[in-house]
Amino acid sequence: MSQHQANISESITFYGAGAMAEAIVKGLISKSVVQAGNITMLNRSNSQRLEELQRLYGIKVSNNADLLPGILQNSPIIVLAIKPKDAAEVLRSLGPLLSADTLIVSVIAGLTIRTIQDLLGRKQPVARTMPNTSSSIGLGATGIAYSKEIDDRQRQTVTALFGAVGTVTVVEEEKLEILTGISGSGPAYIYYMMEAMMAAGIRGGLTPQQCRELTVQTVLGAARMVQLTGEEPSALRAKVTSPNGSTQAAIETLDKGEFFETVIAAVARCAERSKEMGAALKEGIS
Ligand SMILES: NC(=O)C1=CN([C@@H]2O[C@H](COP(=O)(O)OP(=O)(O)OC[C@H]3O[C@@H](n4cnc5c(N)ncnc54)[C@H](O)[C@@H]3O)[C@@H](O)[C@H]2O)C=CC1
Ligand SMILES: O=C(O)[C@@H]1CCC=N1
Repeated sequence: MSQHQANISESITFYGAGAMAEAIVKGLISKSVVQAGNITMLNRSNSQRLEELQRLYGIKVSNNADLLPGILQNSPIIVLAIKPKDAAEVLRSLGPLLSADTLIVSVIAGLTIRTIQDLLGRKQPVARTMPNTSSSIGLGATGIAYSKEIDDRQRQTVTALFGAVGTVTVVEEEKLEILTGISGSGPAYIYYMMEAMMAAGIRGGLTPQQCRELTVQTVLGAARMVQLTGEEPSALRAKVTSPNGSTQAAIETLDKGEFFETVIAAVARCAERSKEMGAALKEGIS
């Protein structure tokens, strides 16, 4: 795991201008890793969304189908940030526009390097990544697998790109699904837990503002405790849990709901669903 800070001078085109693309762009610009003028964001039709992104970040935008080929042909780095269902159409039209060394960076869940190259119709250098939305505040956790066509300079660029907005973990491609189950989708599980804690507090008579403040600080403090003390979460949990006390009673209630195994099952199902999405895209090729 590593955190890098470097400047990237090449221009980058984000194909897809949704939540994940914005999270990365926001992080890159706030850390001054890429100049706003070197970033172009594309979407299919939503001009209002593009205007908003341009206003917020000072980047270039386009949804003009006539200009698209020129933009893509001149972009040394293209980040694919569209939904899996739109990927096949986009990649088929993208293939003929690429140079041999255009770097393709995909954030699309489930879509394998092989399927990307098959859809492009060429053995392009590909970095398959799985970031998360916390990249927008520089606290992302990104998993990366590289195609064998990638050279060292391109690896460094991808590491710098995601290292600027959080940690980077390079894994074999087959591990990206389980990684998605932990860090790609993981923020949603934590938010869900926070929703439940806040709802409980409100039911118990605290104000929404108090619940929010207490819950945020508790989650932040717990994560920082694991990070800063280096202790195992189980050891830290033991320090909160007095014998026969209130925490023990709470944990026993969670265990009645099979909390631990349910989280493991959720992560496994997430990984499985990523594979299903990838398989559906692969089937669409023939
Ligand atoms: N949201 C998240 O937490 C994460 C998402 N991802 C991946 O990121 C990708 C994007 O997800 P979100 O940003 O959440 O989706 P989103 O729905 O917010 O954004 C998708 C974007 O793609 C654009 N688009 C769709 N078809 C297009 C086309 N033919 N030409 C140009 N633009 C097109 C849409 O206009 C939209 O701007 C997905 O593949 C997802 O698997 C990966 C990690 C985390
Ligand atoms: O839910 C999804 O499919 C994407 C992938 C990881 C986070 N969001």
